[in-house]
Amino acid sequence: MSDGQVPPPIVASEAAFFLDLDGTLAPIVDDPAAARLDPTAASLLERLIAQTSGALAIVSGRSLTQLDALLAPLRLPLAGSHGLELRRADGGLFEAPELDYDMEEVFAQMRDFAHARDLLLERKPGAIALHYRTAPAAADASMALVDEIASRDDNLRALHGKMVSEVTLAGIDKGSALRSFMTLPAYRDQRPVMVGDDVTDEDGFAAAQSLGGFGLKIGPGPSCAQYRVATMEDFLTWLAAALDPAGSLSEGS
Ligand SMILES: O=P(O)(O)OC[C@H]1O[C@H](O[C@H]2O[C@H](CO)[C@@H](O)[C@H](O)[C@H]2O)[C@H](O)[C@@H](O)[C@@H]1O
Repeated sequence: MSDGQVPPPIVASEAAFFLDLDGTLAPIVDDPAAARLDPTAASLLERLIAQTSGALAIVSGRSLTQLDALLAPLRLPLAGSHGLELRRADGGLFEAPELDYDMEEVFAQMRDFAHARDLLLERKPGAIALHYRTAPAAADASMALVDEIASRDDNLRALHGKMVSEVTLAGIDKGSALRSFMTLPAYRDQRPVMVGDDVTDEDGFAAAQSLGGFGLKIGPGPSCAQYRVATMEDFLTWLAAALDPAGSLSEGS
C-alpha cells in the first residue's frame, strides 16, 4: 500500500514513463469530450520524448482515436482502451490478443439503462463505459449493473473508475500494456515509472514495481503505488524537476 511518500528526484533520461491521461495530464471535467491536455503537461511531454529517447507511453482508458485527438499535434506511443490498443512510436500496432467476445448484447443492455437515467454511455474498442459524474445518484445502480454483467462471463471484467463504471474485456489491463512496451529496445534498459490517479492505474503501478521501477499515485485513495503526490500540479512540478536535474531552468538562466 502507498504510504504517501513523495517520490525522490529522478533523472528523466534513465526512466521509461507510463502516464495516465485523465486526472494526470488533463484535469477532470464533467463532460469527457470537453477534457483538454494541461498546457504545462503538453510542453513537458515534448521534452520527455526528447530526453527519454522516446521511452514513454500514454496508458489510458480512452481509445487510440480519442487519445490522438487530445494529444495533437503530438503523436505518442499509446496504450488505449485500458491496454487493448497498443501503438508504438513508429506507428505500428502491437498484435492484439485473442479476446473474442461479442459486446453487442452488453451494449444494448447498458444503452437501455443509460437512456432511462439520462447517463452518458461511451463505447470504445473492447469496453463500454457508463458515466455518472453529472448524475451521482445513479452511481450505485450503475456499479451494480456493471458488476452483474461482468459476473456473467469470464471474458468480461468490471472496472470502476472516477464516476465511471466500465465493462471491459478481461485479460488485458494497464499492467499488461506496460509489460509489452518494456520488451521494446527503447524501453528495455530504462526504469519503468507509472503515474496515474485512478483505480484503473493499479495494474500499471504493480507492473512497474515488479520490473524494478515504481508507481506514483496522484491524489487520495488506497493504492499499491510506492509513492504519492496530492495533485496533478504536484506531479507536473516533480516531472519538471526530473527533466531539469541540474535546476538550470528554474534558476532563470
Ligand atoms: O485511464 P484514463 O486516461 O484516466 O481514462 C479513464 C477514463 O477517462 C475518461 O473519464 C474520466 O475523465 C472524464 C473527463 O475528465 C470525466 O468526466 C469522467 O468522470 C472520468 O471517469 C474517459 O471518458 C473514459 O473513457 C476513460 O476510461
